Amino acid sequence: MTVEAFAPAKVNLTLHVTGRRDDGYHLLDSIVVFADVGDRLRITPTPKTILRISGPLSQGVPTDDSNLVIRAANLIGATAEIELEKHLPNAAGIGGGSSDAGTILRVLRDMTGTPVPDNGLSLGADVPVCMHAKAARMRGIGEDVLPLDHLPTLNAVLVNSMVALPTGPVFGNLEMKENPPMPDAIPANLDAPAFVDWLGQMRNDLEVPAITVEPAVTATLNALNATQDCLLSRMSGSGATCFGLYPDATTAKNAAARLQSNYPNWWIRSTRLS
Ligand SMILES: C[C@@](CO)(OP(=O)(O)O)[C@H](O)COP(=O)(O)OP(=O)(O)OC[C@H]1O[C@@H](n2ccc(N)nc2=O)[C@H](O)[C@@H]1O
Ligand SMILES: Nc1ncnc2c1ncn2[C@@H]1O[C@H](COP(=O)(O)OP(=O)(O)O)[C@@H](O)[C@H]1O
Repeated sequence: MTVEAFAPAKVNLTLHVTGRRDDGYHLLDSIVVFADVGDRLRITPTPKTILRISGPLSQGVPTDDSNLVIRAANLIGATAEIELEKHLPNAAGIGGGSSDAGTILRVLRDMTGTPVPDNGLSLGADVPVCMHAKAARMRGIGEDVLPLDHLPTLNAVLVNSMVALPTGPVFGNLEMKENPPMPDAIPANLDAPAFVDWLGQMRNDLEVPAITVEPAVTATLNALNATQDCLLSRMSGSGATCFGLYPDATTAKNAAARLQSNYPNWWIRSTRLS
């Protein structure tokens, strides 16, 4: 039996860093949503785990046991032949590897009935929310995932200038470790324009340190801000991917087309976030 699965891009609409644990990991308060662009996986149970990687963005993705897909199968103790088709840039703040791992954990859990230890946290702070793969408020270092069922769908453009930005150095450059969290209650049942207004009052605390490590983030945000009808632009996760929010699918598609013609070598996708 072969199962086909989709590993969506993860987008941090907000990312407040609220403290730092003794082990160096940072406490987060983040609204995480998922895109309709992502990697594709085909999983077939076999006696030995084999990984095959293809797709337009497979370059640079580890093919050995360090790949998060293999680590996810090992964590659950299952073996499978896994075909991974990479469509997401890696080390990009949109959880390409984490979403692959979260998807494998979900599929193998459902196939085998084996519970996932710590919801995959040992594979990465982003893996529990990526295993959930639906809108959520993420707190702790990533282990505390609270589903958010009443967010409006947002029309967005994702932009990555094709520079890989590893997560560790960005946290390392964050000067102020204790910043205010989001309000206790995330507004529910707002329409998209009102929710985008509210998001505008929130932050990504990693934007400044990411720009210190990789100035290309500023160019990406400037390019989004220059597009017609862009309501809000912000970086996702630790970067370098940024997103713009638009009033509807048409304005988002037009902005993506314009950006792609101005920046032919960048990774640019219009998408719906939910
Ligand atoms: C920042 C976020 C926000 O969603 O996204 P990305 O930019 O990676 O997509 C995540 O917390 C990243 O999750 P993930 O990429 O799984 O991180 P991990 O592999 O566990 O950690 C990589 C490094 O980031 C730092 N790190 C990560 C998470 C966290 N809560 N505090 C940290 O300080 C640590 O230096 C760690 O060594
Ligand atoms: N299946 C995978 N896809 C992409 N990257 C992977 C994968 N497995 C391991 N990695 C490694 O994980 C690192 C972080 O990848 P990713 O989750 O895409 O980025 P981010 O945490 O910035 O969102 C990359 O540098 C890459 O070497």
